[in-house]
Amino acid sequence: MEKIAVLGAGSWGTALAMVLNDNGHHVSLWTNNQIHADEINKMHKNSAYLPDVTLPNSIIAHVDLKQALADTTAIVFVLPTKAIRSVCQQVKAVLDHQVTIIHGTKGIEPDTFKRVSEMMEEELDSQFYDEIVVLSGPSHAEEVSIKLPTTVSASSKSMEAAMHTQNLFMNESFRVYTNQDTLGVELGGSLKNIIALGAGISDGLGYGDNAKAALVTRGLAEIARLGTAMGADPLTFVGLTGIGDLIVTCTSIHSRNWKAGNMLAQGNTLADVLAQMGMVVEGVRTAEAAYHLAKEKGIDMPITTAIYEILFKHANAQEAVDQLMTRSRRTETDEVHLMLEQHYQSK
Ligand SMILES: NC(=O)C1=CN([C@@H]2O[C@H](COP(=O)(O)OP(=O)(O)OC[C@H]3O[C@@H](n4cnc5c(N)ncnc54)[C@H](O)[C@@H]3O)[C@@H](O)[C@H]2O)C=CC1
Ligand SMILES: O=C(CO)COP(=O)(O)O
Repeated sequence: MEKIAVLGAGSWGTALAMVLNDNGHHVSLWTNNQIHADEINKMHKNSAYLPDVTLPNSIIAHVDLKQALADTTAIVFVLPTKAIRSVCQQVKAVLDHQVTIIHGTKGIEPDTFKRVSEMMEEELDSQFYDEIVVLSGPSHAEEVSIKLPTTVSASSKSMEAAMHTQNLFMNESFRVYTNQDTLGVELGGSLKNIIALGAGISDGLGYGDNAKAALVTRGLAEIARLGTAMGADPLTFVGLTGIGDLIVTCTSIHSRNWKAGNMLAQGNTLADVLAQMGMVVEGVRTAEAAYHLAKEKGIDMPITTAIYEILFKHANAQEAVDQLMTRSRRTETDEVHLMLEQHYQSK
């Protein structure tokens, strides 16, 4: 059995810590808040982020990062995207041995358009790890923490690191595939949050299931369009970390992004929604990143553009839907053929 540090004691970090603990590993769960650590260690509860579960006594919360990282074989970063750089800098200051580096964060940095693994590579000391592993897929913490069946992918350029991650996490209710397209996996996991905000808005406006199915399908088309243009494998977007995660985030009652969209459609301001959520809504910052990234690359992303304008330009949601519905006529699959051709010609 191994010693693993999970950095970030929010809902997802806590659920992943529980999976590792179930598999017999020694888990240290790092938080930067002493009251939060005390609640986990003394009450075995995480009331702010995962209120309905009781944590096993064997999961130990730490506020001292050096202590949390001592003797570990793997470190799992499960923080909001905006905290990744600062926590990596703190890790760099104290990490002194080889580990597998894994992250479960889903976002893109607005100013730089960097994916989470790229930010981590910039901030961490490369002598202490091989290639970063991305753990992603349709996996709400609320379900994983009560052992409902869940499937994810462990994606890394290093098959060895991906398989180490698969071995650490895999059990009868948490199935882990390996994958080597980290670019496609990270883009799919991040960009689906924007579409989920749209699904929440659509439901909040009283549009039906037809509209939501259209959002999921055309949302996937634009995610794949951008992703393929950036060099990802188009097939990744029809896998767990693409369509799989898109479906769950657009339809689950647990989704923070869906909930935020729903509250926006009911007339709440973005600032009010974010204040009320109390948990990270990654789609907001990622919408800003994707909007500017798509512009820079000349990629058409009409749904992402509409969400960006609703979030940041006070666009009216109903008018945004009207605009999407009255765009110029298109064929549905020509661009898919083109995308596949370009991808396989470049191989
Ligand atoms: N909640 C879920 O079901 C899933 C979430 N994710 C992704 O995991 C990431 C984390 O999400 P959640 O756990 O839901 O977020 P959360 O909002 O529940 O928790 C975030 C945690 O990070 C901590 N944190 C924030 N800034 C920090 C800093 N600078 N230093 C130390 N700790 C800091 C917060 O105190 C909190 O404990 C996000 O990128 C999300 O998209 C991925 C899959 C499932
Ligand atoms: O990524 C997730 C599920 O796979 C979590 O999505 P939310 O942040 O919208 O809850």
